[in-house]
Amino acid sequence: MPPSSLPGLSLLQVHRLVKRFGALTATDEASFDVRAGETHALIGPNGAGKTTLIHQISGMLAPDEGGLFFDGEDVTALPMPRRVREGLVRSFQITSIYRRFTVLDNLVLAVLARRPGAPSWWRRARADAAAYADAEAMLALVGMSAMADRVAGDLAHGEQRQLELGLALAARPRLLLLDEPMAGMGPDESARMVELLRALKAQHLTLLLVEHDMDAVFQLADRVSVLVNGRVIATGTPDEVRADAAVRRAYLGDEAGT
Ligand SMILES: Nc1ncnc2c1ncn2[C@@H]1O[C@H](COP(=O)(O)OP(=O)(O)OP(=O)(O)O)[C@@H](O)[C@H]1O
Repeated sequence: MPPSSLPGLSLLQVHRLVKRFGALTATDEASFDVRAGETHALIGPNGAGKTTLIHQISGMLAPDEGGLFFDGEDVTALPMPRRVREGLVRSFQITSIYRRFTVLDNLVLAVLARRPGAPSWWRRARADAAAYADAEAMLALVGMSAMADRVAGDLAHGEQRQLELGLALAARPRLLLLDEPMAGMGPDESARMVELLRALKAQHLTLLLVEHDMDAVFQLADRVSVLVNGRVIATGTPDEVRADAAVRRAYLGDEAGT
């Protein structure tokens, strides 16, 4: 059963998820919830189990124990494509981009992919004016309208991450999982991504974000969960988490400030 202390508030409830790799317990009864409309950050030291947890939420990995509830439905056993159809979408890293296609054509394909009976044939896709209109809207949302005709493989790293975000948005997520969206970015690219995520947040898209960049986390997150050794040791607002003695001891250390 999902935790009963959060009625009506949670879009996603992660309930005591356990994932073992041989003798190693990567997530150890990890529990937290993501509320509708919030930006929730999952932080923790290297090897804490963040990626393993995100994989279980997206459906890439099956938990050994525990449950996952999305909008009140038990989705623990649902395969990834079904979760995507329900609106539980993970933004994949650059590997999901067709590098030889233009930015716009990548988005058109993503828009078509979410439709039942979508044509897979490229020329049909080209002809689909509605798909193009949708794709152009996504492009504007991720600030890439001026790059529509660029070949995706020629984009800079940060621009590819922007495109990747657009591809995930084309699936019309109700909750978007982002695994290290700032990874490999310089300060300018990171700042741009923070602005983009802020714009999505302003549109009340629910975000669950794994990120090492603490500045970004504390700028963006409404609430933060801290994972240490596979367990969520604290969930709260950035201020609450910063002030939490166990968090300071286990993870943030000097970064928590005074
Ligand atoms: N497929 C796997 N097989 C065996 N062990 C794994 C596997 N995936 C992860 N692990 C181990 O599980 C633990 C948690 O790893 P995970 O990648 O989830 O942590 P993380 O918090 O995302 O780390 P980082 O911040 O470094 O990315 C680590 O000890 C890791 O070595």
